[in-house]
Amino acid sequence: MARSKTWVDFPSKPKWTPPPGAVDAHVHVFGPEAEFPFSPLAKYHPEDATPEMLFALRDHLGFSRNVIVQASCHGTDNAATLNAIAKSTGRARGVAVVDPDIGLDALKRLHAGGIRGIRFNFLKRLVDNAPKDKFIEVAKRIAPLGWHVVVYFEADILEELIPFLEAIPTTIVVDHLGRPDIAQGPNGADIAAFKALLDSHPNIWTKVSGPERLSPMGPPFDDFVEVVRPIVERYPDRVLWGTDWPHPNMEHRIPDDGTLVDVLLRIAVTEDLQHKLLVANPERLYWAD
Ligand SMILES: O=C(O)c1cc(C(=O)O)oc(=O)c1
Repeated sequence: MARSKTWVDFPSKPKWTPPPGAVDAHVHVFGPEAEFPFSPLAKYHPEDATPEMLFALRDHLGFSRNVIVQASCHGTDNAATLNAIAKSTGRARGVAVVDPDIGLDALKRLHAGGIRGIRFNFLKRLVDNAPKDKFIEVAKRIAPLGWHVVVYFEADILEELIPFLEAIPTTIVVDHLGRPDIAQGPNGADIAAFKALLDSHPNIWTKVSGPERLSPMGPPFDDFVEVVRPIVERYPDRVLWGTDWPHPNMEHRIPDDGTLVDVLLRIAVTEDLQHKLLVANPERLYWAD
């Protein structure tokens, strides 16, 4: 498989400066492959996106901290993610992908390495299977650690996932808004179903990320802003935000990360909302201890 490069080398400087302590709460690292090989089951083969590159981007964009989410191309071996957290001098925490049979000792080692949650991925183009029963078992095992669950799914399976989500005893964070069809607009069926989920489940949060993936219009993402600003205002204490650098699989519409930061100002329009989204909310999940 040819190696793919899915990020721009010199993103623009955002026009806006995030508040002190701001967390880019959804990023990944890839490799470096020579040290941390990709999973044999990986569905894509990226170029190296190293911790040093991530930290340079963090500083360039004006963020203080990162949450590094284990990318599917590294399978359940979290060594590359842990390496990046270790190199961050306390400025990164992480979300792991684990073999659901993982034991308590291994979970405690991940905790010591800065992991505070586990991710369940339901995208068929990224993973071969997603065993719900096993996921529920391991979700119950991480609950006493104070961790949460991150779930990545697309809008077409939201309805069928509800019993599964209800069996998870922790906070749940839905990646990229559960990938609604943004073209339906702010009152479309997909986003209405998603709001109904959040309204009836106070433990469910979402990342208001991914304009580059979800917006048919493209930059400056007016369609995304119209749908997502009401979400930030309705659930101000249950939203996180991230660039999603290095943008796995975005080979055609690779975003400028500076432009993504400027979208923030338009979805979180007061200082209070910005502080919750970028500082207070991620602190509660990732820097509580
Ligand atoms: O939509 C994607 O392709 C994607 C992939 C991954 C991953 O491979 O982990 O993570 C994301 O947040 C998004």
